[in-house]
Amino acid sequence: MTGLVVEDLRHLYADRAVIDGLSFTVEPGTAVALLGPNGAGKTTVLRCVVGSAEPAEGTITLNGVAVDERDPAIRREVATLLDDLDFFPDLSAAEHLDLLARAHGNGDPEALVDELLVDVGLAAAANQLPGSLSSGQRRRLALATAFVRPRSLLVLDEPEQRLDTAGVRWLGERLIAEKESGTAILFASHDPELVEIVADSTVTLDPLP
Ligand SMILES: Nc1ncnc2c1ncn2[C@@H]1O[C@H](COP(=O)(O)OP(=O)(O)OP(=O)(O)O)[C@@H](O)[C@H]1O
Repeated sequence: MTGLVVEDLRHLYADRAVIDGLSFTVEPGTAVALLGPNGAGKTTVLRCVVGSAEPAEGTITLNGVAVDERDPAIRREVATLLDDLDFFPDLSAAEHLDLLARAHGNGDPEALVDELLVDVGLAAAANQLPGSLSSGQRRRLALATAFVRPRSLLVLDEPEQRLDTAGVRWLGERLIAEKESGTAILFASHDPELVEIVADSTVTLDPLP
C-alpha cells in the first residue's frame, strides 16, 4: 500500500489513553486534515506519525515501511513542521535554507533557495538574521525549511499559525501544488478555510474521557 497508513493507533501518556483505535490513510497526492478541540490529540497523532512518539498499540507505515525517525530511508521521505523552530542566530534566512538544501543533497541549492524565498514571500528579507524577522516571517521561514527537503509525506501541525491572510492564502496554494506533485499531506488545523481549500478528507478527534 502506498502513502501513509495508520491502523488501530493507541497512545498513552502515563497510563491515560489520549488516542484509541484510530485508523486512517493518506494516499499520495491527497491531504487529510486532523480536526478537533484543544487537547483532542492531534499533535500526539502527528508525533506518532513522524516517529517521535511511540504508540502503545497499532501500526504506522509509509509506502509499506514502518515509520521510525531513526531510519534514514524514512527521514528522506518525510518533511515535517510540528513545533516552532530554533534558528541559528547568526545565519540569515537564505543561509538557513541553503544549508538544508545542501544537507539534503539538492543538485542546485542556489536556484531552489531563490525560488523558495520568493515563494514564501521572504525575498526582501533573505539576508536578515532570524532575530530581526517578524514572528510571521519566522513562521514562513520555518515552513520553507519543510519545502526544501525531499519528501513524499508532509506533516504539519497548525501550519496557519501566525500567518496573515495573504500568508494563509499562499499556504493553501502551496499545499495544493504539493498534492499535485504527488506528496501526501497530513496536517492539523484550526482554520476551516485552509481545511476547506486543501483537505480531501478530515479525521475529527474527540478528547477521550
Ligand atoms: N507530554 C505529555 N505528557 C502528558 N500528557 C500530555 C503530553 N502531551 C500532551 N498531553 C495530553 O494529551 C492530550 C492531547 O494533547 P495534544 O497536544 O495531542 O492535543 P491537540 O489536539 O494537538 O491540542 P491543540 O489543539 O491544543 O494543539 C491532552 O490532554 C494533553 O494534555
